[in-house]
Amino acid sequence: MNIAIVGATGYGGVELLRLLNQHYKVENITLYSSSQEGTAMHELYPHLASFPTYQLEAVTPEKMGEAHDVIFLSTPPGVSAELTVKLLNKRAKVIDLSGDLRLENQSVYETWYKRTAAPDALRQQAVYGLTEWNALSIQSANVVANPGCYPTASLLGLLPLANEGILDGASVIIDAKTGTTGAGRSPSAVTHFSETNENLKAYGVNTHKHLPEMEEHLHKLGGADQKLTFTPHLAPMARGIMATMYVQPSQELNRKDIDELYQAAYQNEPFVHVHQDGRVPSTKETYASNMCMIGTALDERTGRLTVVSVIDNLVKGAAGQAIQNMNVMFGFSQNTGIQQAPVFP
Ligand SMILES: NC(=O)C1=CN([C@@H]2O[C@H](COP(=O)(O)OP(=O)(O)OC[C@H]3O[C@@H](n4cnc5c(N)ncnc54)[C@H](OP(=O)(O)O)[C@@H]3O)[C@@H](O)[C@H]2O)C=CC1
Ligand SMILES: CC(=O)N[C@@H](CCC(=O)OP(=O)(O)O)C(=O)O
Repeated sequence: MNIAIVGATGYGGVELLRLLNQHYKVENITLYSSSQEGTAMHELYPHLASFPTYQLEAVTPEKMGEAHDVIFLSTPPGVSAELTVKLLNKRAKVIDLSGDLRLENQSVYETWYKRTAAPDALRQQAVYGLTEWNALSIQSANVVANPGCYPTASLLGLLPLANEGILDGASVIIDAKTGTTGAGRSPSAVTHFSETNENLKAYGVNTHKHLPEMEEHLHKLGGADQKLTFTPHLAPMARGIMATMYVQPSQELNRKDIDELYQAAYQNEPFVHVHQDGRVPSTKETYASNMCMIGTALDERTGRLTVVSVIDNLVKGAAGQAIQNMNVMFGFSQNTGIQQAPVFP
């Protein structure tokens, strides 16, 4: 396969390169940059010095797409929509890692992203790439909207409950933490070492752009009509997301039913593991891998269920899930090229 990565100089792009470089179906990878044309990747990322030399090429949508099978857009919101419009109707399938194509409704997008939405027809054509819950539609998609990192962890944790009607009338709070790579490679005061190290910071409380994405796809994929409370936090670590979800159901739950429904949802999924022994996972259980690990705890005193879901934001939350979607779109087994064990410790 011939692959293009646009935005290759960013964290999502370099993670795509790491994984695609050892995907046995991939023959050729071309890297595109809007600011570093002619530069070799290892000049920007010295850890790649002993890998094949990848030279960055200029982003020229008019010349791209016919020689490629897949174009990954690892570009900021706004840029992705503009590029996708130009790449439509070419031979290549597009997998977009940004949030541009994840929301169906124009005004919802514009309210939360504070920018003009992609054309309606494009947003409606894009298939939401939460692989475990949407594989049938992904199979025949030409454009995939890869999910956000927080929505990936949260939806994988909540959808088994939604699907059984357990979220109907329930109250759901998502309390999530992320590593600093979630903010990309551009230097910023938010992720400055001095301000992140030894610090834990809540941000985007009730205003984060992933809130409408989670509500929309909890509804579309799980049938739940839920208004969520969501508080993300920046944690002093490079990779990882932990979504801790508090569910106060309107009905009484029992431990055995909860175990059975999570087991039924994920027993055939290569990238979701549910702890069955009451343990809840930590982010290191998924570090540098495409795994999502889930654990649940039922509090018999309050009737509340706590669901803890962890992923690596750059892998299952971005590049890894994008490749999992490519595998589904091309009829490869889901784990082709992305089955590495997590790095531990
Ligand atoms: N980091 C994460 O954990 C996750 C990120 N995402 C999404 O993935 C996308 C990439 O994120 P990430 O890699 O972290 O961000 P980075 O900021 O690290 O990289 C984004 C890249 O986009 C490229 N870019 C910027 N402007 C343009 C332009 N006008 N035309 C073409 N390319 C441009 C830049 O490369 P160059 O200057 O070389 O063109 C830059 O390196 C974003 O949409 C992000 O929201 C999604 C899930 C998780
Ligand atoms: C730490 C940090 O800033 N994290 C980012 C993660 C979002 C992301 O990267 O996902 P999208 O593709 O939806 O933009 C944030 O909270 O916006």
